[in-house]
Order: sequence, then C-alpha cells, then structure tokens
Amino acid sequence: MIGFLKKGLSKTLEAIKSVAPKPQEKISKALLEEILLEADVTYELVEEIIYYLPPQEQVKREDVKRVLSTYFIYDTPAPKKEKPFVELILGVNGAGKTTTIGKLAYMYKREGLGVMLGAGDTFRAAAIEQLRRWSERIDVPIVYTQQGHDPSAVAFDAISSARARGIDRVIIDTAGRLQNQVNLVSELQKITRICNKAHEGAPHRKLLILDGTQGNSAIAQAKAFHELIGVDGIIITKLDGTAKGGALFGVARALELPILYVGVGESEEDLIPFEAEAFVDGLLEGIFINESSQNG
Ligand SMILES: Nc1nc2c(ncn2[C@@H]2O[C@H](COP(=O)(O)OP(=O)(O)OP(=O)(O)O)[C@@H](O)[C@H]2O)c(=O)[nH]1
Repeated sequence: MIGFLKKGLSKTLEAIKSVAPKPQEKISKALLEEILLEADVTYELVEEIIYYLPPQEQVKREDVKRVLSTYFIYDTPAPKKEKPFVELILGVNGAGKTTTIGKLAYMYKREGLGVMLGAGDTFRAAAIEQLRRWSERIDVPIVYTQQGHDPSAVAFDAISSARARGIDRVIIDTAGRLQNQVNLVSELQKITRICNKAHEGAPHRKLLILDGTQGNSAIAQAKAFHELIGVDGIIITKLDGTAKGGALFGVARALELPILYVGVGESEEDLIPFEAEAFVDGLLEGIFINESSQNG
C-alpha cells in the first residue's frame, strides 16, 4: 500500500483487524459484512455490496474490488485554463477548512503556481487570523478585512488582485455558520455572484470540506450544502484520526460527487489526492490478509 494512504487508513485497518479472518480462513459473505460494518460502511450499503457480489457464499478479492470501486465513479472537475482559477471552500466550522486551504495553497505552490488567499469567513475574527497565519507560514499573499465586513468584497479584491498580478489560483474561505441558515445561504450565493463579476466563470470549483471523524453523520449536512449551493467536489479531512474510513463509500454515493483529496494530518504536506483504486486496495489488504495482493 502506498505510504500516504497507510497514514489515512491505519485506524480503519486497526478496527478491521478485530474482526479479521483467522489464519487460513477464507472470506465468507457474513464475515465481509462484519468487516465492512466495522469500517463504518453503513448497513444499507453493506447489503447493497453483498447483493452485487456473485451468489457463492465465499467471496473473491477481485469481485469485492469491482463492487467497491463502483462507488467512486464521479468525475473530477479538473482545473481548467482559467487564470486565475478560483476555488470557493465551503464547510461547517471545525471541519478543517482553514487547515485545508493552507495545505491546498502549499500544494499549488509546490507545483509552481502562484496562489492568492481570500479570508472570506469574516464572521469570526479567529478565522481571519488563522488564515493569515497560514499565509505567513507558507508565504502566499492574502486579502482580508476586519471581522464583520462583507466577505463578497474580500472575494472580489482577492480575484481582482490575482488578475492584476497574474496569479494562477485564488482560494477563498467562507463562513461555516452565520446567525441562521438563510443568512448563510444568501451570503454564499452573493459571494458566488460577486466572484463571477470579478472574473467571468468564477468560482470555477466549489469544494466542500467534511470532517472524516464524523463518518456517515456528515452526509446530511453535506447534502444540504450541495442542494443549496451546488458543490463540485469533496475533501475529507482528519482521515488519519478515524476508524471510519469506510464512510467514504456512503459520502460519494449519497452526494454523487468526486472525493478529490483527503487530509491525513495537521502539517502542510498532509493533503493527498484521493485515488479510489489505492483506497480500495488499501482496505482489501486489511480484509484479505490471507492472500497476497497479486491474487487480484
Ligand atoms: N489530524 C488531523 N487534524 C486536522 C486535519 N485537518 C484539520 N485538522 C485539525 O482540525 C482542527 C480544525 O481545523 P480548522 O482548519 O481550524 O477548521 P475550520 O473548519 O477552519 O474551523 P474553524 O477554524 O473553526 O473555522 C484543527 O485543530 C486542525 O489542525 C487532518 O487532516 N488531520
């Protein structure tokens, strides 16, 4: 298994171990069910996975791989040629938005791209301050205002400034909570409109940040964001800190969206592109422990 995914899946694999097959034991459907539930795949989804397997009671690794892979079929909206390419970052407070913005900016910078941050969560002074610290830490410019000021103005200025300076990427933070949901939605819609005014077609990507430690319980909240604002892709944070790795199947399935990255720690380097095949293989390594990976 690739090293970085090991970091993201280690807790989940540990959990699986408690119900893993005994030496020499083959995997039956009943055992597979138990293992998947342990990894926080929902009961409903486990039933579905079993349904799509061949009728035999004993399961083969290649069949399980085929079925599990069907949950990650959604397309990744790749960054297009727009300059600047503008990303709006959505999610509830504490999900890991700020940290993820820092990691994304660092990743783009390492790819040789110019990055500009916009501190659009003006609802909380701490959010502005935290993003400013990230901008210093990874040395990328930031546009911010005082708490309470219009976040749309921040978005407009960040994009305009990036255009003027020939910067490739703009990443804009947004509030995760306001006085109520109606306010939040209208604020996010306004930011979206103003982005488009600053640079036609922006924001090019709206990314939803979900706290991986919440597992399947993050789904309802994610659906609400998706229905109200329209999300293009998901980033799952804190995968290193949870045994709920199996929830990724339910998240992708429920939202019908691609998972683009996963967070596996608190440093700037702890963001990895999500690769479905590596993820599924990683889980299968923990399930089919009596077989070598060459068998399928
Ligand atoms: N272990 C681990 N911790 C993470 C990861 N991503 C974020 N965190 C931590 O989660 C906490 C919340 O992250 P923030 O980035 O502050 O979350 P936020 O959504 O911006 O929330 P606010 O700061 O409340 O707006 C911080 O302590 C982060 O260090 C991750 O991938 N792994």
